[in-house]
Amino acid sequence: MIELRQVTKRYRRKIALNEVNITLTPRKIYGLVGENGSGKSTMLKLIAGLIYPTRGEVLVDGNRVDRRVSSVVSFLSELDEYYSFFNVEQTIAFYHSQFPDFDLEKANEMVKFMKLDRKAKLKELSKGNRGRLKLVLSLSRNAPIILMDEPLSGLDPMVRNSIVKGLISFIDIDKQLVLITTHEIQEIENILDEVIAIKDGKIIGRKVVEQLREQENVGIVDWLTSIYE
Ligand SMILES: Nc1ncnc2c1ncn2[C@@H]1O[C@H](COP(=O)(O)OP(=O)(O)OP(=O)(O)O)[C@@H](O)[C@H]1O
Repeated sequence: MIELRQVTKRYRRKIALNEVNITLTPRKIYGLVGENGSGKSTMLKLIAGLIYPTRGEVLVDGNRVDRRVSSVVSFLSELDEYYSFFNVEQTIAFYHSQFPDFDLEKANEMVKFMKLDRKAKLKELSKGNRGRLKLVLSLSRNAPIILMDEPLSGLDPMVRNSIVKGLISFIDIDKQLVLITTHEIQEIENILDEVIAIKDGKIIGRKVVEQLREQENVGIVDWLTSIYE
């Protein structure tokens, strides 16, 4: 479980998150949406223990987050943080050596699904293929919490749909909590349990996707449009 209690994050003068309170429970896929600069990445980095709150606290399974949280949180970052001289196979082997929960069999299966060349060096991969590799690396960990910052960025619109469908089969939804930030909300709408909207560092709405559809008969985009007006 993830809890943010009265969390404020300030970068010098800029308040990126402003007194955020939120609880996320396991066995769900959450989508976090908001305009550029609304605080999405900041929220993920706080949960991943890469940065710390200015005020308030971030708890994972009841414990205040610090660097050790990386043993339970798999984080797909927006940035390319890999060794460019490694090839795909070597990068996977490196991750396998770093994380005890890394499932090599799953990684190999995903490499095939993503049609990645195992021998291609990272510096030679296209942006889209680096995006695919990031998905392989983050989802191959059997970590209870998976954080994905813009996982579809760089991927060709033509293949996004089939990749999203594939993703769901690589998530262990009986065990994992997945939090995804995206600007392509329509493309992941079908796999989300809940959507959370953030604006200017504040959570401005949260909805169960099925409820939106069944009770209000609207899609996520309609709901977002109504609350952002
Ligand atoms: N290291 C930093 N130093 C100073 N300001 C920062 C830093 N990181 C983020 N910010 C600022 O904090 C605010 C929130 O940034 P954040 O990256 O969390 O937004 P975001 O919703 O993920 O944006 P995007 O959709 O563009 O990725 C922005 O105004 C951003 O400029």
